[in-house]
Amino acid sequence: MANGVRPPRVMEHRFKDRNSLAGALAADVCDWLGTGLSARPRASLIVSGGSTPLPLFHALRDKPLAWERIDVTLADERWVSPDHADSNERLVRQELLQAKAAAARFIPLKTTAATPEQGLSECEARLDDLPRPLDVVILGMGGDGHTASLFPGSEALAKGLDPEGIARCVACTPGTAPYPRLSLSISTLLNARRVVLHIVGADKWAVYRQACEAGEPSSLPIRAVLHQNRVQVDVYWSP
Ligand SMILES: O=C(O)[C@H](O)[C@@H](O)[C@H](O)[C@H](O)COP(=O)(O)O
Repeated sequence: MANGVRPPRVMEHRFKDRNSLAGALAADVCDWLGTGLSARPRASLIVSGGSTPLPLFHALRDKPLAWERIDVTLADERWVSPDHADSNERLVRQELLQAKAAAARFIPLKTTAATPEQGLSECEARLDDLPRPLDVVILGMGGDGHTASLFPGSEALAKGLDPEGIARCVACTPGTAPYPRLSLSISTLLNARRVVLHIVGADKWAVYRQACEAGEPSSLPIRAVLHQNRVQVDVYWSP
């Protein structure tokens, strides 16, 4: 696949800078959640950790939505206490679930289990409460092509990338990570009405364009999101 051709279900949205992107994406997410709430009692929003989502969280948390009818959870979690500096739960509680969005119901992934493997069943039970398809899933991507915590070379990668897999979550321990992680599986993440890939910077654009080429998802796990026919993927990017 050359000359910038995209996989058939991918739409690209490019912005001049990260704040313009965040403003536009927050407005779109607000519309999508509002549409969901006009048709169903509750709506679901799945967000990712890392640094990229911060401007989006800040733009989203003041949106005039019926947040008390919105369930928020994570695409993945670092297996650390919720007050740890690297906790995604801590990030979401501090940066997104404030102002109007403070009324949302948050479903944490971290349990009291010592390891993500031991916490899998409780975590899956928590996610069972979320009606499917999910309404809005917002994914990030690392420079190695990982998304959520589906890292190249991680033990549970094949299970996590199985598009027909029954596992809703997988325990991942990427070789380089200082702590284990738990990730929603691709089959869970793609069972959604809207899937967004939110990336910023030239380096990530280059990795995304490489992943648009045919190849093994095991080497660039984001390929499992881009090369599928289940749901449209909206890529939001700025320099
Ligand atoms: O828990 C996490 O770290 C995220 O879910 C992860 O998948 C993230 O989206 C990428 O690593 C990009 O992170 P940055 O936005 O910090 O580049």
